[in-house]
Amino acid sequence: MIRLGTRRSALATAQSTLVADELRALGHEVELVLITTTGDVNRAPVEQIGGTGIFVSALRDALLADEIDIAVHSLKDLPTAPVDGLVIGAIPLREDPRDVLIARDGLTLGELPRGSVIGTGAARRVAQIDALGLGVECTGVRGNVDTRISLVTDGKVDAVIVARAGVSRLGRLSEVTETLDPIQMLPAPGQGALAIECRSDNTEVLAALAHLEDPATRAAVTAERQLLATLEAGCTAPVGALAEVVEGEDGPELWLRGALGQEDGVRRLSANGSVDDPESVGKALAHELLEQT
Ligand SMILES: NCc1[nH]cc(CCC(=O)O)c1CC(=O)O
Repeated sequence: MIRLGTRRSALATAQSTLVADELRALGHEVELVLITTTGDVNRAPVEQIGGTGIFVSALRDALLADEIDIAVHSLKDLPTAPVDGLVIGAIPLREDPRDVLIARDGLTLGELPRGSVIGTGAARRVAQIDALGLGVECTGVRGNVDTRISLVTDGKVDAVIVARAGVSRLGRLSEVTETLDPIQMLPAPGQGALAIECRSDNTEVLAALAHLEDPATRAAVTAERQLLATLEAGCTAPVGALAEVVEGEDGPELWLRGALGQEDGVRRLSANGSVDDPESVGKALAHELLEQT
């Protein structure tokens, strides 16, 4: 029996059920264990209650206390610092990593009238929207994906920007009015990917998780997260990153794009390197982004 710890939100349970079903298809018995995290209980802005990690520490505590065997996280919510005794046992093939706009009346970003209000408090999204000079305004919002979409249907804001993967896992893709091009809106490092965490000495679970691993996704998100770590930033920082494995002349190559919000605007750069050394690609791009200051 594999005990899978999950948060209660609709997105967390959808993601956990996806993973549970894949493990069951491999012949394992899986039980879902519901865990409440600080991020779920406290409705204050994420930045005020400690930022990085508020959604994951309770799951990690349950893993270390041997109350659960695996925890399914949205990789973008997982702090980059490793935890003693825990390891990311699998990173499955990721969903579409892009952000989407959900706007009233089917509007796209370019069609939003000047003065429109977009509900998003994420520094990364605000910096990239501001850089487009559209004359729209961003306002902070909290709550899960369903709550955010309701703000548009209730007329509280003209639009919201959310991760496409979350909308997809909740079965609400029909409400998307525009999928944002990463040329304008680079997603958060790790967006759209899941991380399945377990105890590092749990060889049985690690063997089971190995079947869910997608090496290209692991390489891409490792580069993205290394960029974030080298910039010494967390999930609330104005940092966008997106890596892809592409077929080059001499075999597969890793391409990483990065965006860093600064007072004078958003810096964007890209770098490439070996699929076998994603950390170096992430580090190099971080240093280049910082040198531009
Ligand atoms: N920050 C909350 C969060 N964590 C993961 C997702 C979506 C799913 C994913 O990116 O894997 C979301 C919602 C959002 O940012 O719109």
